[in-house]
Amino acid sequence: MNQSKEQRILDFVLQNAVRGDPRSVVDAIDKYCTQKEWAMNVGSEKGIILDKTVEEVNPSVALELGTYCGYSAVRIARLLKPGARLLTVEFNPEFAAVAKQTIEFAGVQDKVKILEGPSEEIIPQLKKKYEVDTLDFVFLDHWKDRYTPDTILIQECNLLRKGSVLLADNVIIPGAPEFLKYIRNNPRFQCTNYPSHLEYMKAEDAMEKAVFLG
Ligand SMILES: O=C(NCc1cccc(CNc2ccc3[nH]ncc3c2)c1)c1cc(-c2ccc(F)cc2)cc(O)c1O
Ligand SMILES: [Mg+2]
Repeated sequence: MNQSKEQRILDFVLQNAVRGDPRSVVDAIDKYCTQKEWAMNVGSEKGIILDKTVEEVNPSVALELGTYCGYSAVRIARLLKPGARLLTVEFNPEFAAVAKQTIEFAGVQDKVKILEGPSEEIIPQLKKKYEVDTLDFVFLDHWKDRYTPDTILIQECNLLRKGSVLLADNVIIPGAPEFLKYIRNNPRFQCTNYPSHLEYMKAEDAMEKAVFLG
């Protein structure tokens, strides 16, 4: 049975990165996706925006929607303080299996929990099943038409507190126009746009940060 692209990325990491070194895992994925095959990791340019936002928030509890190969989970987890944790949701079992191995190779598995399933099922379970009080940081990088319903669901589940930060990838390409309209017109959020580029390409993309005002 021939390998998936995600399996090939993982193999490249296992052969080219250093076990226990998150930076080397991130660099190996970026190298593979630049030189060999494009893949939808947030990438190095938007990754810096992600890093800066995570460092600014310094979250105790972070949620990621859309794990994929685990690239952004490793980027986020490597910056978390001792005792802080990242919950990352992945619907595709093959992606989740690759992400698990990527996260373990990077050595950040103690900070990361992969929750397999659709966000609409998992978000309502966060408080009771995953012992979450509120989310300090949310990275949205899953199906773009889920950004708005999941942001509404997160509010309905009372998972945000004054100052909680949402960061959304791909608001230009593939685009999340409905989300931008929703979040920029919602008086309970303070929004900032961060122009950038599509991972590994020249095409323009952007990330949107939204701070919950309570
Ligand atoms: O579409 C994207 N990513 C989302 C995605 C896509 C496919 C599968 C999954 C399966 N994972 C999944 C699904 C549903 C879920 N619900 N809860 C969790 C959860 C997890 C997720 C994407 C596309 C492009 C892109 C493509 C082509 C192009 F030309 C330009 C740009 C660039 C990106 O950076 C992107 O992030
Ligand atoms: Mg993305």
